[in-house]
Amino acid sequence: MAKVYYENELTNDVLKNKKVAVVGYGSQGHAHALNLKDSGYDVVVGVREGRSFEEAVKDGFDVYPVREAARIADVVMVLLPDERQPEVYKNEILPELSAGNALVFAHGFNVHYHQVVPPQDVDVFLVAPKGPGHLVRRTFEAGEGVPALFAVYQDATGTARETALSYAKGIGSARAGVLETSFQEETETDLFGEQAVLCGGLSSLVKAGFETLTEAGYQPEVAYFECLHELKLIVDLMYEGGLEGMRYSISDTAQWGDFQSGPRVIDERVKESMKEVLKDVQSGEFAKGWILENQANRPVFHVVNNREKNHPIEKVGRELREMMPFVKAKQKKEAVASAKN
Ligand SMILES: NC(=O)C1=CN([C@@H]2O[C@H](COP(=O)(O)OP(=O)(O)OC[C@H]3O[C@@H](n4cnc5c(N)ncnc54)[C@H](OP(=O)(O)O)[C@@H]3O)[C@@H](O)[C@H]2O)C=CC1
Ligand SMILES: CC[C@](O)(C(C)=O)C(=O)O
Ligand SMILES: [Mg+2]
Ligand SMILES: [Mg+2]
Repeated sequence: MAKVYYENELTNDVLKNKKVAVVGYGSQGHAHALNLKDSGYDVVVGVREGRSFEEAVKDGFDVYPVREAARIADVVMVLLPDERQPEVYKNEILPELSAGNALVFAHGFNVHYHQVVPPQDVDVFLVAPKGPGHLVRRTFEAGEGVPALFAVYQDATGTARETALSYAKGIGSARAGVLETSFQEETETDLFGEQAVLCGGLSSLVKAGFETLTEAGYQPEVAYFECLHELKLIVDLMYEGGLEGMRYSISDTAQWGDFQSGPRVIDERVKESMKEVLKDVQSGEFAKGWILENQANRPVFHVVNNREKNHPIEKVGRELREMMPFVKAKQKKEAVASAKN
């Protein structure tokens, strides 16, 4: 059984004696910066001029260009989009790193695939929340937390582990559980999870269900509520009580259908496809493709993104959510920190 760290045993708040620069103020950046500040840590934000810069100023931070933030901080947390990190690191962070500083990531992609090669005299670790940044903030404010993984890649000072754990505590993750891993394990499991299950697998499952119903002549509104809206309510039950907790609340008819038809839909072929996805992640093939896609200014990404935004499930969903102020309110509040595409 893996060792899981919780708040009550993490009494060594070494990070409180250091200055942390959170670089990037997007989904993860705003959550880390605000949570660390609320936990009593000394935080500045480093970001380019624009929307994020203004947002961080509005939230009360001292905000600097990335290079300046890296210069004045002891600990630099890199929360830029993965594909932008190598260039910003090379031009604005690396020149300002001093011996004994810490270079930190929330995902191991660039270090693991050798797009960022840190100098030997700095600590390098990751603290990777297992959840979207907006939820890292939302749960923190509610007195809860999102679990996180931490991993030490390089321990130049001999204190990298304590600093990582103190960081994880500061963002609220030790309320939920913090687990040690390696850069390789974090990178490969995170990429696999988001592609096969959490984002790719789920959105394809939802669309396939919606399309099956609407193509059979059922109303799109009914299909939306059945295949997308209710998913959150079902997943909330899994989050609270596992599969058993979900099955406790559903009808026995649904549970029988779950046992009978679940494995017909997600069958051995799906698992074979998942193994292929994992193989591409492990071999670096996926990373290579994503790096090349960015070097070419994302031709495929933009076409697919546009097509996805116009899928009928999105059209009907936008209309139905307009009528649910409790759903819209949350979206609006968090949209300010969402600088994505
Ligand atoms: N999204 C998530 O929930 C999770 C993300 N991660 C990891 O966290 C890291 C950050 O991802 P995420 O939060 O999604 O990133 P976002 O895309 O949400 O945020 C990007 C931030 O970086 C800024 N930025 C972009 N380019 C530059 C630049 N050239 N110079 C300075 N600032 C720049 C943006 O500012 P501007 O407004 O000016 O564009 C914005 O503030 C990644 O490593 C990711 O894998 C890990 C776990 C979950
Ligand atoms: C599931 C997607 C994620 O890995 C995350 C929110 O944890 C990401 O990269 O955004
Ligand atoms: Mg993830
Ligand atoms: Mg990820």
